[in-house]
Amino acid sequence: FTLLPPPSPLSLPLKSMQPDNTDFDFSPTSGPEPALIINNAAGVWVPQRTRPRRNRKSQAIRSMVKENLVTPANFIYPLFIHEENYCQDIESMPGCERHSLEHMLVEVEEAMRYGVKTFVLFPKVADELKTNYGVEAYNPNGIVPRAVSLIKSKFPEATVCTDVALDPYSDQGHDGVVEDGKILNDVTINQLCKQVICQARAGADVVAPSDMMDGRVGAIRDALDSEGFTDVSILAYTAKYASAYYGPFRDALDSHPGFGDKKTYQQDPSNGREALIEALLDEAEGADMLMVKPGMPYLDIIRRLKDNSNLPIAAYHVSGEYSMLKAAVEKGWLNEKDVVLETLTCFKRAGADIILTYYAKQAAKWMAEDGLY
Ligand SMILES: NCc1[nH]cc(CCC(=O)O)c1CC(=O)O
Ligand SMILES: [Mg+2]
Repeated sequence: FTLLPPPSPLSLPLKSMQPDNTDFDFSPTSGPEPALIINNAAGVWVPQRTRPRRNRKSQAIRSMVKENLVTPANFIYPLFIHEENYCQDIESMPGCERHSLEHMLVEVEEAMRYGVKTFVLFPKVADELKTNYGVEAYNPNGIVPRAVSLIKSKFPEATVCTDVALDPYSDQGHDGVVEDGKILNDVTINQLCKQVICQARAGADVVAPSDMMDGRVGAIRDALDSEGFTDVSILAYTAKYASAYYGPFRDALDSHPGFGDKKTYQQDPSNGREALIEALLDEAEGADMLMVKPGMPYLDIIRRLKDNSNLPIAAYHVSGEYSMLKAAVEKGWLNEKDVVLETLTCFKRAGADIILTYYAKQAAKWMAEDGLY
């Protein structure tokens, strides 16, 4: 290369960048590029062939080279429902509420307008309906079957997912049937299969077992198939951790464990490889999609599942993660829109195809306003 004429004197901050030091290599690691400093008419020039900043120099180029783009089609929007005819704030989840069935339809319609087409329902069940066997979970006139058929009849193009687990219906506050302080695996599966058939009959498109009993995916697949529901999908909570981030959700459903914790069925947050065992099993048992939960602190698990399965991977951005962001936003410490859109994009980058988030409607609205997709 040819150098331009001699330098005009510039006041340079570093001694190593003074004109008499033009061949001084100040890079402690001596990378592949020469760190020769040339101070000429064009100013200071550090010769180097590769400048990653060129691919960031304009919005058009940044958009062109973007590796991951989240769209509202990736979202699943969770909705809390209850039997009351009013909506009720959830104190630990500002901006979320328990919807009346009537208002649930308004919320669905609004979200669909912004491109969110998939919903998952979580019922707050009255105490007097809660039992150890969670029999209300398969009451065909229960709140979930009614909610499912309401949504499907008003919005046939919406995808409705149902949560499969006994905890909203359990007087023990556990995801399974309790005996002598233990959560019974196979007895619980029997109950879950009844719950799933009830949800499928109401019109559920996707059932999402969140209970973490061993073998429930295969049993649920068989139960669905034997009843003719071969088209109902299973979104398995494959790697669901025993997490403190579920606190606000349990407030929302009034479903805190009545005793102990959920560590005998949900995974230990210390463990990563165990998630791969769970993934292999769920895949072999007929799961259509695999979910990791929680999301933000478990991005490594999302990536490991993505690299080890060809099924779509979902991330659950759980209640505690939502509430943390909300709290910081309310204090004025974080910019809500920026931090939320960044967070959701990071799920995609980590390997999530699907993102279950309480921010789904709001994020889709921001994306639409900004023409982000
Ligand atoms: N089957 C229970 C269930 N399904 C979804 C969540 C948590 C979701 C959230 O925190 O947003 C939980 C809580 C739990 O396992 O105790
Ligand atoms: Mg499992």
